[in-house]
Amino acid sequence: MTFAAIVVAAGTGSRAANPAGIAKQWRLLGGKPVLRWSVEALLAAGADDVAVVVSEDGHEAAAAALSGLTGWRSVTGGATRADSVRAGLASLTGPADQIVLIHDAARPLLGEAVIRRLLTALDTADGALPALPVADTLKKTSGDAITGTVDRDHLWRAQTPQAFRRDRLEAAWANWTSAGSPTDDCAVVEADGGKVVVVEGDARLMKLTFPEDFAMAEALIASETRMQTRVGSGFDAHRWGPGGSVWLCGVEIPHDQTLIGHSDADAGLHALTDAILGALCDGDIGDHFPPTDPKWKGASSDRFLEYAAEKVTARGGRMVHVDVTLICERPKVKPHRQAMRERIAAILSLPLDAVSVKATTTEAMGFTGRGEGLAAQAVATIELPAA
Ligand SMILES: Nc1ccn([C@@H]2O[C@H](COP(=O)(O)OP(=O)(O)OP(=O)(O)O)[C@@H](O)[C@H]2O)c(=O)n1
Ligand SMILES: C[C@](O)(CO)[C@H](O)COP(=O)(O)O
Repeated sequence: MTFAAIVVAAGTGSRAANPAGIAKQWRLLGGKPVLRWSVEALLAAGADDVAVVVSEDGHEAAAAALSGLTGWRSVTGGATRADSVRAGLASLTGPADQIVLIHDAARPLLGEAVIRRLLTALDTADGALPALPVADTLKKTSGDAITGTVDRDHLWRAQTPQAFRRDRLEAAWANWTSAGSPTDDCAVVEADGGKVVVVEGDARLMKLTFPEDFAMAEALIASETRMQTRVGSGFDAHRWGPGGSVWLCGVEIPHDQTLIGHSDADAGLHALTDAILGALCDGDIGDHFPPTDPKWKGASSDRFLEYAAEKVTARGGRMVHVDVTLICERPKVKPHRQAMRERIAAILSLPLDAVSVKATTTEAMGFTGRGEGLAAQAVATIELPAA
């Protein structure tokens, strides 16, 4: 059965405020923008028209979040959730009695079973919503004093999507006289005397409202995603030349020579970047940052490492552990080891005890022993969703 869908994503996400100031619908969850989760689910379940309602300046962000998907379009929303829903509703062009599912972008973990239950419920009802029973005892208060206990029988926690035939919902909106804005869509049909029913909801359909909700949703996804552990290795070497300091593992160390290279020649971070790319089976540092490209001349190697780590996140994975070995006679690495570990931990958002930096000499043998150059090797362990 086909249906249209309205996904409201025009909010500012003020309660979920995050340090980067990105509204919650654009943030990554399990490596994918929050909005994309439910749009993909609706399209996979048979939606033939998905109106994604965004703020005036949100159209580009929607296009980026939904790149590669077809069957959706963006619509400008309004000041309240209800205004945004109405903008989406007004944009629908299917038959008057088409089925429409209205969904919060902020509820990314939408499963097909809920959609099927809603579509079935519409055979005998004017509206349907997924809901979960209330599990906690409910108290009324005045200040911090309890003034009563609410009977929780027959109380439900309403989720989305909420399903209607379009003409029935439009008729209900035409009769809506209340001054306030309804907090959900079924309320409008209820107020119009329509028969609205609950179907079994889904705990995974939690709404991302507060900052801590993201960690819960990530944990839910992780618990359901079979992960595979991958290990990648990397190696790099640079020649010594005239200079007064050297960059190693993201730390500038005073030295009587420097390493020669197109970028800052930080062999430690280059080996580590290659180790991560190796774990991803995604080529090597030269493929992503060609030494022939003037853009990378003198570049800080922090940028290369950040890029590799972002690739892990973008594939729904996570960094687990890294181990770098620097091979040189001089400079002495030990006095700088802690600063190096801290710098790498900061770049990769890893705890310090998941970052190792070691050093060795080659006992005066070979090119490192003769002081011609410095070499570095690294191992990176990551987790990626299993195919
Ligand atoms: N003017 C608005 C307000 C909200 N929404 C959408 O309605 C859904 C549920 O609202 P809520 O969780 O309250 O989102 P925000 O309004 O963004 O959050 P907050 O209230 O914390 O600012 C979200 O997907 C949100 O983007 C919308 O489309 N238009
Ligand atoms: C529509 C809704 O998600 C149903 O629970 C909820 O009412 C939205 O409320 P909000 O205050 O806009 O987050």
